Parts: sequence; C-alpha cells; structure tokens
Amino acid sequence: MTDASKQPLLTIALPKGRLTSEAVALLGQAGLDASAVLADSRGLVSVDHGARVQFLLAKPFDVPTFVEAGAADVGIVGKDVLLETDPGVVELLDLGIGLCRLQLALPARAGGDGTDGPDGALPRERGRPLRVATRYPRTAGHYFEAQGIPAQVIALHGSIELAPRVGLADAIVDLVQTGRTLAANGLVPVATLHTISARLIANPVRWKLKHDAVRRLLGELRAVVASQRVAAGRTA
Ligand SMILES: Nc1ncnc2c1ncn2[C@@H]1O[C@H](COP(=O)(O)OP(=O)(O)OP(=O)(O)O)[C@@H](O)[C@H]1O
Ligand SMILES: O=P(O)(O)OC[C@H]1O[C@H](OP(=O)(O)OP(=O)(O)O)[C@H](O)[C@@H]1O
Repeated sequence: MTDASKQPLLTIALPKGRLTSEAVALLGQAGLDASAVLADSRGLVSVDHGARVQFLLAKPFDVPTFVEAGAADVGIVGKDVLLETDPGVVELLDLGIGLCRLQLALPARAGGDGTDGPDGALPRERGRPLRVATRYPRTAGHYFEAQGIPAQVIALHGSIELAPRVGLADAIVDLVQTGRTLAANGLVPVATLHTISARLIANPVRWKLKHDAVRRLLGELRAVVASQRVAAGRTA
C-alpha cells in the first residue's frame, strides 16, 4: 500500500534551459527548494521532501504537454510557447522572468530601418509572398494574416537568424532580448509581435482538485513577483 502522507502534494514542470535557474530562484524565494534540478546530473526529477513538491525538468515546448495531460499539476513556461501551442491549461501568473520580445526582423540591406512596425519597412514589389523563417509558425502565420501581408512561413528549430543570410528566407520572426544575435547576423527588428515573459500555468482539473496547494503556491509566487517589481522600480 502506498503511504499517502509521502506522496507529493504538487508536481511542477520546469523548463530545461535558459529559464531553469531563474525559475529555481523564484521558487526558492517562494519557499520551495528546486535547486537539485541545477545539479549537473542526468536526473530529470527532483523532490523538495519538506514541502512535498516534486519537480520535473522538461523541454520548454513540452512543459504545456506535461501540464495539460496532468503529468504535472502546474508548470513554468514562456508566453511564446503558450501562444504557439495554445494548450488546454490555465494561465495563472506572469512571473516577470525570461523577458524578451517576439519580433519580425529583416536584413538591414532589405530596408529594415529599426522602427517598430512593418509599414514601409518590408521590401516592396516582391511579386511573391514574404518568406519568413521562424520557430513560431502558428504565431507568425496569425500575425501576417492579420496584417494582410502574403507570407510563406518556413518552420525551423533553431539558428533562425541564419536563414536570411543564406537566402532561405527574406525575414525572420524570433525572440530578441539584447538584439545582439540580430546585429551579429546583419538583421534589424521592424515590428514586435508580442512581449514575452514566463508564466505559471495549471492543469484545469488539478486547479480545482488541488485548489489549496495551487492557491498557496500562487499566493507565494505573487508576493515574490510583486516585491521584485517594487525592487526593480527602486533601481530604475
Ligand atoms: N534571448 C532570450 N532572452 C530572454 N528569454 C528568452 C530568450 N530566448 C528564449 N527565452 C525564453 O526562454 C524560454 C526557453 O528558451 P531556451 O532557449 O532555454 O529554450 P529552447 O530554445 O526552446 O530550447 P532548446 O534549445 O532546448 O530547443 C523561451 O521559450 C522564451 O520564453
Ligand atoms: O537578442 P539576444 O539577446 O541576442 O537573444 C536572442 C537569441 O536568444 C534565443 O536563442 P538561444 O540563445 O536560446 O538559442 P537557440 O534559439 O538556438 O536555442 C533567440 O532564439 C535568439 O537567437
């Protein structure tokens, strides 16, 4: 027989990669120890035994899948992934980490002028749809449709900035933070599709069944995020 008092109260899916350490730090401030996921081991599960919370380490694009299926109760994931995958999850909180922008960028020589908006910046008289390389085909497709710009979306998994350099695409839609990757590849941003940050998401059924545990986590994280906003305002 399993001892119910030893079962985790909550399972949290964390994104493996550049968001991991920020997510672990945020959870730490909320009183949860997820630091074992930062250890250089091949383990993908860690447990805070005191808090009875289990952490799963998943690819960022897979976090919503784990949460939607109920393999995790809640998760932390970028808004970019939520926009692209539109999963059946509840978005509970903007965590204020992983800040960047999803932008349309063009080779500088193609007429990109660094202003925010595609009007006038996109090369005219192409005579064919704009070829756009991206990891976000769905989000990009919606954007060009809404703008009335004929576009052929080319789905890639990484190194997006390479595509215009080698003639695979006329433009890209990708995440931009410092702008260094764009600049290093001769690209300039011409429009922001979305501002991006990481979100706390929940499985809709668990949100009801484990309401107390999820609510407690949400309350703790909300307080941490609010105090960080106040601190950022003081130093701004
Ligand atoms: N340059 C960036 N600055 C800030 N946040 C970013 C940046 N790039 C990505 N992010 C955010 O971090 C999340 C995870 O990015 P990361 O690069 O770790 O994953 P990935 O590229 O999807 O994974 P993988 O490289 O394993 O395919 C993204 O979904 C996005 O929300
Ligand atoms: O504006 P910057 O600060 O230069 O950041 C932007 C870069 O960061 C992300 O890539 P990442 O480093 O995650 O590599 P990947 O997409 O190849 O995984 C994004 O896809 C851009 O290439």
